[in-house]
Amino acid sequence: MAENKPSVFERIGGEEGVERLVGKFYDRVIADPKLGRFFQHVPMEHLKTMQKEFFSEALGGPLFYTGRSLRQVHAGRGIHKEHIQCFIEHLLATLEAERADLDLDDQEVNRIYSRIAIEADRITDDVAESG
Ligand code: HEM
Repeated sequence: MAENKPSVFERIGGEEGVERLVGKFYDRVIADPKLGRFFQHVPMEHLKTMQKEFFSEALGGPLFYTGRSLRQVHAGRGIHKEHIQCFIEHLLATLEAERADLDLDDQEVNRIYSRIAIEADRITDDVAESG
């Protein structure tokens, strides 16, 4: 019998586990003086639900992202590369802090990180002309 390792989504604790991870991530983002202001008038429950779907998809499902186009959502907010970099550093810090508890290996951390980081060009106003 082949060993059946539970999926990353399952090991993280399913939907609730992803929710916890996203919550911890946004606690860091909002506490950062460079980023907090972007989220001041945002309905955070909705954002966290959307991010839960987005992260779940990054983990290979079974939840999938049903939100708006990332380019549309972020356009015109004055988000620049420095903000993206900072946001992604918080993502890495969250994954590093939680990885032991969540039993994530290097490859799994990289997979989540890459899936989020690959969207960077769609989010910054700096490269709006590049498609
Ligand atoms: C590569 C990194 C990022 C990814 C993958 C990402 C992803 C998302 C997703 C999935 C949503 C929810 C969309 C929806 O409601 O349909 C969202 C909303 C939002 N994001 Fe990002 N984001 C990123 C970086 C950033 C950065 C750097 C900022 C600001 C500094 C930012 C600010 C916001 C704000 C303010 C909203 C809420 C929009 C609203 O509901 O009014 N995001 N993002």
